[in-house]
Amino acid sequence: MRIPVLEIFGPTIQGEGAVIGKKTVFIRTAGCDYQCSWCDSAFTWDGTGKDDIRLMTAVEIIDELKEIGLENFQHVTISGGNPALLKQLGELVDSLKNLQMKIGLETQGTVWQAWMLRIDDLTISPKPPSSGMNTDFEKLDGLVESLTKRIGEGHVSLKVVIFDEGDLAYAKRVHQKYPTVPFYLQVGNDDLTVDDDEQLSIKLLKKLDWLVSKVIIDPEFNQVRVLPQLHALLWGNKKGV
Ligand SMILES: C[S@@+](CC[C@H](N)C(=O)[O-])C[C@H]1O[C@@H](n2cnc3c(N)ncnc32)[C@H](O)[C@@H]1O
Ligand SMILES: Nc1nc2[nH]cc(C(=O)O)c2c(=O)[nH]1
Ligand code: SF4
Ligand SMILES: [Mg+2]
Repeated sequence: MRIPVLEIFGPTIQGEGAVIGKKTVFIRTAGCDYQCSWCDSAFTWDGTGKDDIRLMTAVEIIDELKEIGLENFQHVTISGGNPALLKQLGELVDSLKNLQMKIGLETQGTVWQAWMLRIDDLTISPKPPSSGMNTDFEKLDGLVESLTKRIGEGHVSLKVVIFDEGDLAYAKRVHQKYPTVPFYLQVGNDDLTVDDDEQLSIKLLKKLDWLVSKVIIDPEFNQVRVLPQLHALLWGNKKGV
């Protein structure tokens, strides 16, 4: 089965979550089972990117990584869309492992795949109320349960994007439900079209300041980490970075 690929880009740095700052190459798949109101990658599912989708084999993807130069990176991040929709990613994961690559995955936690057990840095990002999506906690429970051993080994984290107080209350609930999973709060970017990078950075830093101020007064958040999207601070809304 081929893999619907929208972007292969990098090396860049992972701008989010548990391995923020890590040099990595991104593979972005097409298709999502959600439609978040503030999705910064809506072209993966809203039809605007459909002409750019390439149906690739794992071998073709690896060939493209070879063109980038395998000596230039040791980490690959698979994102989307929701890559967890694609059972056939197992073959790509195995090929990357054979090349000694570490592998990251970005998913919202709605779908389980057995190949997730072979991911080194797995980010589960359940969606807060501001997204307009509803979390199926039964599915999320199942996914976290299936990954229990990986959590103990430090390969799994939770990351919730925050826009408002309602999102914070949701994040608290998720954190309390899965207290052993490393937990990240991420600043939400609601200015997805602005092309003035400096203006965006200032705005996002103010939101980071607000989020930090909420976390430091709340004992329920003693164990969380608060982060911005580093790539948004550096490069704004630019695609493919
Ligand atoms: C584009 S999504 C793709 C992976 C998967 N569908 C998911 O949502 O986890 C990658 C990450 O970007 C986050 N994200 C999407 N739009 C965002 C925004 N406007 N501001 C901050 N983070 C955002 C998501 O929550 C997710 O953690
Ligand atoms: N630099 C960079 N870091 C990221 N972390 C998660 C991303 C994503 O869109 O999944 C992303 C992205 O698009 N770029
Ligand atoms: S789950 Fe991820 S890719 Fe899908 S709409 Fe939400 S943020 Fe976008
Ligand atoms: Mg992104």
